[in-house]
Amino acid sequence: AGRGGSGLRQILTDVIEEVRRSVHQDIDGADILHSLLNSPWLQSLLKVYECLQRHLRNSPPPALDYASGLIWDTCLKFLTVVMLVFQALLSAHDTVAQKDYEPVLPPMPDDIPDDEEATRIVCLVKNKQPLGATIKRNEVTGEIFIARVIHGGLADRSGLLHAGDRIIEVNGFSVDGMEPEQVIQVVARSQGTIMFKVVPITERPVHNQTMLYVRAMADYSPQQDPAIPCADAGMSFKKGEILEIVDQTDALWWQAKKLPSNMSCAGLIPSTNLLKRKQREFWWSQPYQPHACIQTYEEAFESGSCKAFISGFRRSMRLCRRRSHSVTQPSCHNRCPSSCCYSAMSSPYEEVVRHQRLPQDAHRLIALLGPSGVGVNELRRRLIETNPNIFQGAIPHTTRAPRGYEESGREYYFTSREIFDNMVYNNRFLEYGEYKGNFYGTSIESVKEVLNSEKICVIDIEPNAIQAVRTHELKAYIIYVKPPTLEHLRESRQDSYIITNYYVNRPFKDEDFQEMEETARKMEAHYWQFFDHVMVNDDLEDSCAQLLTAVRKAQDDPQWVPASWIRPTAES
Ligand SMILES: Nc1ncnc2c1ncn2[C@@H]1O[C@H](COP(=O)(O)OP(=O)(O)OP(=O)(O)O)[C@@H](O)[C@H]1O
Repeated sequence: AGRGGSGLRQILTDVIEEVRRSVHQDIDGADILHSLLNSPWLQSLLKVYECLQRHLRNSPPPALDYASGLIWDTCLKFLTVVMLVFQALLSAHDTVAQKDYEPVLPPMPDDIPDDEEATRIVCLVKNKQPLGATIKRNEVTGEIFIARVIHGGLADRSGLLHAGDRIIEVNGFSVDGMEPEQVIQVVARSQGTIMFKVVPITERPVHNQTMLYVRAMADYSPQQDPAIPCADAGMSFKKGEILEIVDQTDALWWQAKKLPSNMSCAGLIPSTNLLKRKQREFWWSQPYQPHACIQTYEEAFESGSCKAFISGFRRSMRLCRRRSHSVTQPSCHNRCPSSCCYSAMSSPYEEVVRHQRLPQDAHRLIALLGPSGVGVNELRRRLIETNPNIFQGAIPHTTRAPRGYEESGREYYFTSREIFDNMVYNNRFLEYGEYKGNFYGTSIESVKEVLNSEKICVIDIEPNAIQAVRTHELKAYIIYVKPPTLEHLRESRQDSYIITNYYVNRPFKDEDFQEMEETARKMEAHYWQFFDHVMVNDDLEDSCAQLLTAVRKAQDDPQWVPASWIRPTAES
């Protein structure tokens, strides 16, 4: 030890070396001794010893001169705290053990019947909001129940009232013998807080709601529906609006929110089956009317010439389309009240999904639609002319003989009548028609040809081709071109000419504008739900810019599309 820590460690190292050699010579017990001397704890002890040796030499001053007293003080304080906590714990135990509760409750009455139901008092702060629940009466027992709780409404947010709870009292008044309307009046009259005494439903059904988005294909107004359980809880909607169905528990009345929405509370809407039933009833209740859609296209047209060379703009083709036939839509019926035949026959809701086109996917077909003369072709031509490498029309088929300068596959695909008929028979045309004894048509293949060449196909269609272009393979984005007001039409079309059946175009007349407005009104009434975008063609330059933006958005932005396009089914 006199040689200091480092001397000692040197000795230990020498000894270990010596013992290691003994291990190699297989001397009995040497390996045990070697591992003992080599052990980490012995090394650590030596290090401690070295430190102590150094401090002995440097003799550092103590940190405190009263360390033992300090620890005593600290211990006392710590013990006091522990004792207090422990005392409180024991006191709580004694209170429970001696059943020494406060306040003392009155004794339980002896005469409680065994089948007494558990009731719940629910107190809601109303603050002028509706309750967010509908009420019904059991026709046999006369008892009043919560029929449904509206998603996001007051009752739903409280989490205290549920469909199936039996109401006994409202604000201290028994509801015994009351009609649901009377109960609703009591609820409606309460301004600040409202108190319910209810017998809660014993087993609440578990519903795994799946999120469902639909496009409304019909208009609905709860205020005009006498069958709705509570008109104030209903939600109106218009054709084309996107609805999020949040609850389909009830077979007749669903709960939904309109999108885009910041509505916290859902509203009642008729289920698919119920709305279909209503539409059918309405349809049959209407007096006979000749078919409005057909009337629109049977009207006479006048003359004009066509300067365009780009495919799909030829005058004969355009004129024949005014008498076009649809091949994919079921033929129209003889009765067509103002709610178009489509909505009377088909589902009132179309399931939709939010879809983003991927860069490698084919472009969506752009289909322009509008009343004759509104400027659909002018806009289409101008769009294609902005960049023919990106935008292209579809080449129509015709049975007419080619003229000297015409080439098949440029102005038209020239085909025989037999082939044309065959294509009609096989539903290969989006639309077709006859003009001066010749047939003209736009085939699905000619549209696909453009789409497959990675271009954006831009066509104009008549309303009866809507169903044919709304398919999984074409994914049409339908742009409705709406005329501006009569006054704006007169102003903007001062120097424009209308295309007519005659070879001379003529300036627009006031009757043309009125006819355009009338046709627009009918188109909107029947087909609004199919329009992905609506634009008013007032100033031509503005409209061209609007169209370009809409077409870009159609290709690049997420859109609501029919779910069947993304999850193709047999019918798509
Ligand atoms: N915004 C506008 N302002 C002024 N003139 C316009 C405007 N839009 C279109 N026009 C003109 O109106 C006339 C009719 O337009 P266009 O031929 O495009 O009608 P359309 O909707 O295709 O109808 P149709 O299919 O019956 O021919 C054309 O002379 C066109 O130049």
